Amino acid sequence: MAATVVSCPGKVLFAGGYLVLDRAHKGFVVSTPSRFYTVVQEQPASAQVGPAGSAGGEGFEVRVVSPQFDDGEWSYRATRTAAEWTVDEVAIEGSSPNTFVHLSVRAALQVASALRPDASFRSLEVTVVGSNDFYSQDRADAAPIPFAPLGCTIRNVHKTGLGSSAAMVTSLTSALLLHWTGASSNPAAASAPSSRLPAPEPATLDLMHNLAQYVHSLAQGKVGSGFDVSAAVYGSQTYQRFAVECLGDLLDPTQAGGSKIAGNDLLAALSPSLNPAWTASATSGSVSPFALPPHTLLLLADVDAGSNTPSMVGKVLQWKRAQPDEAQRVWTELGRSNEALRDTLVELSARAKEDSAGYEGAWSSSCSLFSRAASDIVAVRNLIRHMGESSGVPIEPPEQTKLLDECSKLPGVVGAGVPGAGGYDAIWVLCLAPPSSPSTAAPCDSVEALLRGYKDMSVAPLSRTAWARGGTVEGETGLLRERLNEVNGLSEAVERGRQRRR
Ligand SMILES: Nc1ncnc2c1ncn2[C@@H]1O[C@H](COP(=O)(O)OP(=O)(O)OP(=O)(O)O)[C@@H](O)[C@H]1O
Ligand SMILES: C[C@@](O)(CCOP(=O)(O)O)CC(=O)O
Repeated sequence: MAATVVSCPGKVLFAGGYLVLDRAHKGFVVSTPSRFYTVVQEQPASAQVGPAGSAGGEGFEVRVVSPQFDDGEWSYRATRTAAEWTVDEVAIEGSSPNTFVHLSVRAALQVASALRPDASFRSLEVTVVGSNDFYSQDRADAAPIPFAPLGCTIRNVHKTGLGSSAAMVTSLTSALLLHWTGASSNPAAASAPSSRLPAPEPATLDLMHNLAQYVHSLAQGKVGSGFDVSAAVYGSQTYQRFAVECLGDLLDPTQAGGSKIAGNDLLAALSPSLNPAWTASATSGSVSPFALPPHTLLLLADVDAGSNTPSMVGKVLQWKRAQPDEAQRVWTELGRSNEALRDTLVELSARAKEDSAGYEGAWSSSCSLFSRAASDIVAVRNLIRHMGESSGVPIEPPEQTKLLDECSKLPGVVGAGVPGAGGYDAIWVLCLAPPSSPSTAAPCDSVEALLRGYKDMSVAPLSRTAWARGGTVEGETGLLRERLNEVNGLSEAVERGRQRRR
């Protein structure tokens, strides 16, 4: 049987950090060209596990390998007794439990089996890999191989903030669901000429979204806004938080991490067609487009210091409870500023569509809409700093302000900011990206040079492959079904994982 391969993009919360936790506000999310891949293959016939024996049920193995990490290997034994699956971890020397992977396998199996009770399940080998940009690479290595081994354990890796756990959970649960429910063997899809397979039906995509939100919330032990999972499924978007009530009591501690939930009940809660709460909350319906305008680039850079997002969120919410009137005023104003920035970007995209020659002619000079975008960004930043000072949280701390101001001064830079929760994690810089002209340096070149030479903080631009490019499909796309051999370096990564298996 052919491999089932699903990829999901990483994310940048361009604007709307904190506010997006409240359904009254929106988050403006850009998906990155850097993607996370899951490859599901059946183990060879000789390795298939027979009936589970004593319990009289049936069983099979799911082996998951993450070949970028020294400890990236897990084995699960799935056993069905009286129509219900249990998925137990089988210890592997040198590996530590991975809740994100374990819960993904269990929930995807429960949902797939509830959808296809007659399906027969065979032992699988699964490979999960993220584009190099999800993790800080050895900066001396100019061009690492795709999905390069990081030479460390998962716990010790330095992540870059692109949302590795959300992209991994979404691609893993979705690939398993597709594999087990048979959608991957659609003969029409297999003969499609494109380098990618047709995307899943919208209803399947919505189920994948709900499943991944559930698993990610359970694995994190908290409910973030879920914008990262939504970006992994639907790509760049204006995000409104999914209503957590849709999950009913699935996250309730009495459910023992989901292990007490029957497969049919899980499907009934997660299926948009069976659970009317999702329609009321409008999962994909609440995902309206958000796009960077053509000929712009969102340059991303990793700041080495790092911040603790959950504790920053806790403190901001504490301030909101302690000073509700002041906080409400700031959030309303910041919400309006975020929307004004989004509206300006939408207008720029519309201008480019209506009159592309005019847009290209005007944008490089002093197009007033770009000046408006620049002042919108400044307005957002002023309010973010105000929120940070009022709540005692360094959302845009002075060191970052200095760096962002220096970037913003460079010619061809529209503006710069801190993504997501802010702090000392990362920055984005929105640059004009002229159609290539060999005689003039692109604005992103001078930003890169500034960042590389910056002495006050350790800051490193992510590789250009991670930057989102306005006006391109790759800058907006969500979950995709891939062909194994069409993704550069993917079969080699699968092979590296296979060779490591004991
Ligand atoms: N390549 C991978 N293979 C297996 N598990 C992974 C991989 N990447 C991430 N994970 C899982 O995700 C967890 C990290 O989740 P966490 O929520 O701390 O990061 P994150 O917020 O997604 O990070 P970032 O946004 O910086 O990428 C890891 O502990 C691991 O369980
Ligand atoms: C602060 C918050 O709004 C954004 C966090 O974003 P990031 O993980 O810093 O990219 C929290 C959330 O939305 O889950």
